Amino acid sequence: MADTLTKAAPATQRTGANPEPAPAPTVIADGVDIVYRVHGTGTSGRGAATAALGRILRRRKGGGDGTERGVRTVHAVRNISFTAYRGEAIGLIGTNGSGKSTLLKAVAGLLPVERGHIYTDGQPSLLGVNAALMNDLTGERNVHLGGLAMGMPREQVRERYQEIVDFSGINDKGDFISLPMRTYSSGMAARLRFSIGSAKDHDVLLIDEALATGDRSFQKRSEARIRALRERAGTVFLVSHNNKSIRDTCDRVLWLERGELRMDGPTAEVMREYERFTSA
Ligand SMILES: Nc1ncnc2c1ncn2[C@@H]1O[C@H](COP(=O)(O)OP(=O)(O)OP(=O)(O)O)[C@@H](O)[C@H]1O
Repeated sequence: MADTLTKAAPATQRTGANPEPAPAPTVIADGVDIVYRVHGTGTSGRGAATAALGRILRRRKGGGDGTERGVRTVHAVRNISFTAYRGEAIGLIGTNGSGKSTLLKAVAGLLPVERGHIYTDGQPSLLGVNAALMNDLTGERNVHLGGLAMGMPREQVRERYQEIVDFSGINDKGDFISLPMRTYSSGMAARLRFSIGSAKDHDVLLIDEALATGDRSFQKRSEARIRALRERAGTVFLVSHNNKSIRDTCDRVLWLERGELRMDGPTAEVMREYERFTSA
């Protein structure tokens, strides 16, 4: 496994001629490749336990030529480089399986890179529809635990509790916040996750499809919040298949296709090309 390098990037750059501080880079991806290894393939229909035992025995026998039978690789991201700056909202687009979520997870430090490096200034936080909250705990407990897990002081979580609940709209149709999260619809759960995740100012906020869930009015609220988060501090990355959300929220777009960066530029330009590509 290769390592994901997380280093502080220079906070500002200045040129002699221009007294204005240059925009501060927050994320630098430098020639990044990401490869998944899928174990247990080619097991000829054997059960999972038998296949796992076989893998252990093969490993004990030694690596041989270094490749393991029954392991397949998926090269999900190929040689991607970009620099993101403070104050930018960057959309990540591409057809299914093009590597958007994979790249986002690597920026968050949750996946190792095979080649290249990712440098981040500040702590990236991944706010995905699958962000881990505890299904057996009430919404209320999850607000507190989620806030603490993001590093908010206990007092701040208490102060912002009501606002988090109100923003999520969970209690709009009754007292649902005191019920376990497993009783929520997928849309309700996603709204609460977004509401918790966005209650804190993030250096680098990574949002994976959170806006695809929730109804139109919640989507509008979320978009406004993303704009506010972006103004207050860091950089926002948004993965979405909703072209309108991308247009309304982002000023720059990275378009990935088959793991490669096909285009990186102003939203209008990239979206025009992408829509031409997807409608062809
Ligand atoms: N855990 C995994 N193990 C193996 N391969 C994976 C895994 N997760 C994703 N992949 C593969 O990596 C490639 C990129 O997937 P990824 O989820 O990053 O794409 P995406 O652009 O986010 O797709 P979508 O728009 O459908 O959500 C795909 O070929 C996918 O099959």
